Amino acid sequence: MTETKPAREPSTGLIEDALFTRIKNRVGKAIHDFNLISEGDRIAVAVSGGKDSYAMLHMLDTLRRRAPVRYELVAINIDSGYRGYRADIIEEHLKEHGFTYHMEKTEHYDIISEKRRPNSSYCSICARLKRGTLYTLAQQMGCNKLALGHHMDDFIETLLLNQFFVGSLKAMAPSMLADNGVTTVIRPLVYVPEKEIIPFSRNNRFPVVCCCCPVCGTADLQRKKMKELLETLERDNPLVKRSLLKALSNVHPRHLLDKGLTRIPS
Ligand SMILES: Nc1ncnc2c1ncn2[C@@H]1O[C@H](COP(=O)(O)OP(=O)(O)OP(=O)(O)O)[C@@H](O)[C@H]1O
Repeated sequence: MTETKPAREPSTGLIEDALFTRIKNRVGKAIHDFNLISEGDRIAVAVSGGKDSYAMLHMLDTLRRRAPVRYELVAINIDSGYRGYRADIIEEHLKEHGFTYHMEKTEHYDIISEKRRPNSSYCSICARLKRGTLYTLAQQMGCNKLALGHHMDDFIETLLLNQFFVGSLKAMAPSMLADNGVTTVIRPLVYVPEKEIIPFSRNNRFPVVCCCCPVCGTADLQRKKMKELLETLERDNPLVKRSLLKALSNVHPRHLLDKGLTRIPS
């Protein structure tokens, strides 16, 4: 018997199966719950060449084609200058799917090599430089919003990391005004778990490329620990991640110790 391949939707080029529908609904719900997109928005979509940002770009494009609200997308990519980074593969994919895009070659690697103090985190300086460039590019491309591909697991892991290692109760915002005061950063994958993005990316053959930084795959041991902890907890309680995400929208300031939030009885 010959195996039938799932059909790709001609307009989006995606396989529109049950997983596609589930992710589309989650992104749609996030857009609705947090008012992420408005009529006339021009959104810079930060595409790294990883599975998350490809998934985000394609989902925002799918919804754009069906939404009553008109908005535009501009994919933007930053090449930090790490040897072996295949920006050409990303560009080829963006071109093939007809996206408007901008590829930015930077000297971040040289800057990091020169400026980084011994023992300071490689990832944090790299991320800070990238974030600054993304804000600048979004503005230059005439975009009022910048979409980042953080997913549900990123939100939860960040919440735990901040509690365990920083001593603060915070995660990430699904929508917030950036420090430059003009760009609104949005995170449309907030409700999408990583375990759905992995097969979605694989099924659609997104051409995932390695970031090629010197610490790729070995850095962020604390985040890795959070992932392992969550996996262990999930074995006893499969809903643990849902509960942690829910907790972020169900805050009781009077039951916390922050004097700025609580009125202390005199
Ligand atoms: N080189 C880059 N060019 C453009 N956007 C980037 C780049 N690196 C990161 N981003 C944006 O920042 C988000 C978070 O970056 P991070 O390095 O944590 O990626 P990630 O969780 O591995 O996601 P992805 O699978 O999209 O790479 C990405 O999803 C993407 O939107």
